Amino acid sequence: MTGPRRFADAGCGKQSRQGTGHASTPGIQPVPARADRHRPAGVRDRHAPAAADRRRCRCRHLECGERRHGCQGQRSARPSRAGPVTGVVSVRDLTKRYGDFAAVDGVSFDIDEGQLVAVLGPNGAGKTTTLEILEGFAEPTSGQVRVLGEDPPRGGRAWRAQVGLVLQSTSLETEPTVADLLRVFGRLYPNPRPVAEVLELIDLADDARTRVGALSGGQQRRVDLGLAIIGNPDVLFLDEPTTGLDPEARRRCWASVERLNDAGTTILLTTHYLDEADHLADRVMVLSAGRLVADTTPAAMRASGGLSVVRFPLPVGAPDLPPSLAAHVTERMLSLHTDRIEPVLADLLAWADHHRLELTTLEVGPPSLEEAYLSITHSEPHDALFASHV
Ligand SMILES: Nc1ncnc2c1ncn2[C@@H]1O[C@H](COP(=O)(O)OP(=O)(O)OP(=O)(O)O)[C@@H](O)[C@H]1O
Repeated sequence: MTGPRRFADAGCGKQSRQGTGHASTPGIQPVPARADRHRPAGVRDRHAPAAADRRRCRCRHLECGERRHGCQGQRSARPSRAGPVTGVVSVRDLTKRYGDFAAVDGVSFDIDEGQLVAVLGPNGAGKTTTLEILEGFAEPTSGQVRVLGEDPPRGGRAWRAQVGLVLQSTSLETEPTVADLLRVFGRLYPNPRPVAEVLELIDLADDARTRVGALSGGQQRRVDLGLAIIGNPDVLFLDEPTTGLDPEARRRCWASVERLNDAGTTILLTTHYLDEADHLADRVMVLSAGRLVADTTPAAMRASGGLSVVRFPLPVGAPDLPPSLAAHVTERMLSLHTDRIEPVLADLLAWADHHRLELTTLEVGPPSLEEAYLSITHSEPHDALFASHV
């Protein structure tokens, strides 16, 4: 890994875009119902009763003892917050300029407790800049930002302990074992999670005694996550947490993120992986050229514009399609988006009937999240994609 070395200062002040930061805890409110998700086969159903029950446990291990909700009983007292918190994150008309250039341009949104929000957007869209402002590492040019009710640059040590960060790039200490590194960082927080619990959450219990430097890149990324959550934060900001990881490592990282969200942690992550947003998030926000151009659920984003997608791999030796369809064939794959599915299917069925072919491999459905994303980022803001979340 490249970038500055991670240093053990939980209450540390500002750091660079490639520095580090982690955090700790308080009480949690009811978690909003999850939006529907599209989940690949074999992936854990997060709507399963056990997880839902666990999320309903409001005490987060104080003294309720409702073990059926997954509560382990008394564990840690939380520092009290100053005043009521209306949203974990509240952003109003945020603008960040570098000279004449607006890296973030009039962005507004709120994030409620327990949500898992993915921020998408092309390179240079303003994702990291927005995150840096939320983390208190950069000042807005104008607009208002509150995280857990605080103005981030002015958030004190207690506030910083409630906000966990995984930055885009960090460099870990390589000599200590995983457990020792977590233990050292845990001492910096008022209410740390037990190291064993963190090791379970990041799926590294079997490597507790392994030197950090001997871990794979994917495992080290999970150590990053472990350091971000050892302080038991309420809110977690993850900047491209799985970039560069192989599919298996990404899945393990996702599972850790899901476990944390199931335990009540509010999570905002940036990613370039559409499947990551689709798999993990209740809600997706799309930034493009500094502007928020969509704020919705993955399902609503896929369904945006009412488009349908038709995909049909042409069998070897298949006769020519009618011209209306042939124009949409690339490398023997008929693939087209349409808001009028009936005439397309009529043409295709007539063609298949005429040539006595079967359409067993025909797929018709909504566009993938990636297709919807590309259509959004190549066009003007979609008003229809703003009101539909939560
Ligand atoms: N310190 C800075 N000075 C000048 N311009 C900056 C600075 N930091 C960021 N920018 C510019 O602001 C824009 C947004 O950058 P940002 O890093 O937020 O984008 P991003 O969406 O996170 O991109 P990526 O996906 O590549 O990480 C970019 O054009 C970038 O060059």
